Amino acid sequence: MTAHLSANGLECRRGRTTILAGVDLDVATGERVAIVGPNGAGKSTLLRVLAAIDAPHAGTVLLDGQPLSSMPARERARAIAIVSQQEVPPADLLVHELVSLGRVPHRSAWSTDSGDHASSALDRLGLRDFADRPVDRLSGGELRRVLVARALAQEAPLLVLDEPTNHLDLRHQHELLRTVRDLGLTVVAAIHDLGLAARYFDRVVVVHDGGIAAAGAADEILTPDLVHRVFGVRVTRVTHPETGEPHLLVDP
Ligand SMILES: Nc1ncnc2c1ncn2[C@@H]1O[C@H](COP(=O)(O)OP(=O)(O)OP(=O)(O)O)[C@@H](O)[C@H]1O
Repeated sequence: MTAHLSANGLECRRGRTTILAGVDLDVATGERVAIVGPNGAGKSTLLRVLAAIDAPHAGTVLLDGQPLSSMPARERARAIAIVSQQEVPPADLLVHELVSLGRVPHRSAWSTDSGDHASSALDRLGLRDFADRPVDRLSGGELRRVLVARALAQEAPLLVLDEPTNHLDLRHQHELLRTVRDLGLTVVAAIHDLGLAARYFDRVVVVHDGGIAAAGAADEILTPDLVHRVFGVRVTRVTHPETGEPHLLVDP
């Protein structure tokens, strides 16, 4: 399954305010792109447009050459899975029921779902023991993983993740991003942690000042100058003694 995402000339507004303008973004099939930027820069706004939750005020988003705006809702739901930041699922749902909802776009009136996809998504996220728990009795990090499991159960070739590691402890942050990396899907994710963005994504896109300030391989674009300009923080680049990977240390 392919999922080549191509956005051209996007303008995104919230209320009367233009948040982003002139945004072009091309994500190849199987490529993972991290969207980084300061609070309020427009990362979620951009992701909502890329996932067809909101329409852009100008510009187009194409998935495999087809405009999202003209794609039937069911087809879109098979093609794009999103984990958004604010979702609060109905309290009386059990974890396995919520994850099974990822299968809805694949069901026809006469089909029954074996539950295999939901079950394996739960396993992938290490949630087997939570399957029968009501979703309102999960910690913030557990709920985040459940929502990612639902997105995996959806089996969409394009995964859009808004701060998937929010609330997750250190181990689960790495486990989740490793799991996502190993799926081989096209992924666009907003991430605050620049180290995670650098490690698990092919490319980093920096959103700032109403547009894209930089885009490219993390070790090429996440320079101390750019980090200072965009985040207002002075950093030094150091090299990991074993892997040779560059890391950013915040200056005193
Ligand atoms: N529903 C809304 N109505 C009006 N303005 C909004 C709305 N939602 C967000 N905004 C504004 O749009 C701008 C971009 O918000 P957005 O949530 O896209 O930023 P973000 O980069 O994802 O931020 P964060 O890192 O804090 O999650 C912010 O200035 C925010 O205050």
